[in-house]
Amino acid sequence: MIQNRPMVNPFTSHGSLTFSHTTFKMATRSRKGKKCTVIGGCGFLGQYIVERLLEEGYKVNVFDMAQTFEDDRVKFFVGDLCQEKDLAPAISDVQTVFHCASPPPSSDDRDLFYRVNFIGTKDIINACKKAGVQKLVLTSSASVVYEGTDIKNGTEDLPYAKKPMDYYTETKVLQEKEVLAANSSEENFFTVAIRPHGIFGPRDRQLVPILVDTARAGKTKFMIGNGENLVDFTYVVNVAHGHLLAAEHLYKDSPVCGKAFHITNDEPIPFWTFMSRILEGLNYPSPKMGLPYLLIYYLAAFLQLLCLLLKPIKEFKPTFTPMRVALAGTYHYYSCQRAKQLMGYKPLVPVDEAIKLTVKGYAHLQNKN
Ligand SMILES: NC(=O)C1=CN([C@@H]2O[C@H](COP(=O)(O)OP(=O)(O)OC[C@H]3O[C@@H](n4cnc5c(N)ncnc54)[C@H](OP(=O)(O)O)[C@@H]3O)[C@@H](O)[C@H]2O)C=CC1
Ligand SMILES: CC(C)CCC[C@@H](C)[C@H]1CC[C@H]2C3=C(CC[C@]12C)[C@@]1(C)CCC(=O)[C@@H](C)[C@@H]1CC3
Repeated sequence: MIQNRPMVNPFTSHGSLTFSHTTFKMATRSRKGKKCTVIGGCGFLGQYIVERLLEEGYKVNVFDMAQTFEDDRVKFFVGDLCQEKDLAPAISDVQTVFHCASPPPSSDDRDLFYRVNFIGTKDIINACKKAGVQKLVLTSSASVVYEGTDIKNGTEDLPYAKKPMDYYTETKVLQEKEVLAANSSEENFFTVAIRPHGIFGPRDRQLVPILVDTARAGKTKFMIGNGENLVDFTYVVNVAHGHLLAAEHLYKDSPVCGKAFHITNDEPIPFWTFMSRILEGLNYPSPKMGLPYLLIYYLAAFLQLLCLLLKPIKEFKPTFTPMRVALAGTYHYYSCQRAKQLMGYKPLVPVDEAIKLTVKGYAHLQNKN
């Protein structure tokens, strides 16, 4: 049954996607007839991964909580990844599993994150091994090393965050560790973790929708900090491309096995320049003046504490959480040199074009006033 989110056909809802796909030829081995499963394949990134896989000749199963699009070439399985009985049929007889399911980072449900991202990922690893799956590609996050302070051109060798800023990040760390540790030549089971940052593009369910909501509430009059901090925003097509390359490079004795890879647009951009381009593209005013970063950060931390205390009486969800304020006011961009070297990664769509495609994809959120 098809449920929930507006139903889209990824092949017609965003015609310009084909630009980069058809012009790019994957360099490596034959992939015809390969079978794979995308867990979370109905989500934002998941759908783009599915789209690329189909173009590259894979047979694709999608496993998700609900079916949100239709495609005759895809076999859909609906269920909860934490339930072995739900998952097992979706991964039987496949060579590769892509795991890009997660609760949304905006949730504050610690138990849900722990159950899905940590326990659920361990369940996926076990189920894959049991089913004879050979490759597991995890969508991790560059935020696994982020603690709210500047990161400039950070490499994958940075230590995991000792004090992750939210439950989402905390469980992404636990999840990534499990997946990388599960890589085993002896068991013929190869794993890799892709760490994207700030994924954007048409059909994204958080970045643009939250930004537009914030603008409509009149809360984007000021920027946080001086507006100079560079940040990675990564076009979703490039992220999907990185996932396929990783899968292609997972085989016995490959240097890709058991490693994490940043996948970015390799074009860091000031946070507020990026936000302003989206806002102006959608006809909303962009912020011109900056507020002191630390002041806003401590206000957000205080507000978060207040919300926690008031939770038994009434639930509030502040727009400016400490994590969002930190993301908006610090430098955090990452080197994707490792992905370039070991799997021939190169972003397919540059930031400038990606912003234009994204603005076009959100015509329905244009400010009409
Ligand atoms: N967006 C970003 O900027 C970044 C995202 N990532 C990672 O990329 C991945 C994809 O993110 P994105 O596409 O934005 O997220 P989405 O929320 O769009 O997609 C996630 C999908 O996973 C599904 N899902 C959640 N819980 C379960 C479950 N228990 N069983 C089965 N399916 C489940 C969701 O279903 P439902 O909607 O019904 O809950 C949804 O369809 C995530 O792992 C995220 O951590 C990493 C870096 C940056
Ligand atoms: C100041 C405005 C209210 C900001 C509105 C935009 C934000 C909602 C996004 C800006 C940076 C985004 C981001 C993520 C979510 C959406 C934003 C906060 C992530 C936390 C998503 C999950 C990840 O794994 C991280 C790497 C992302 C970092 C950037």
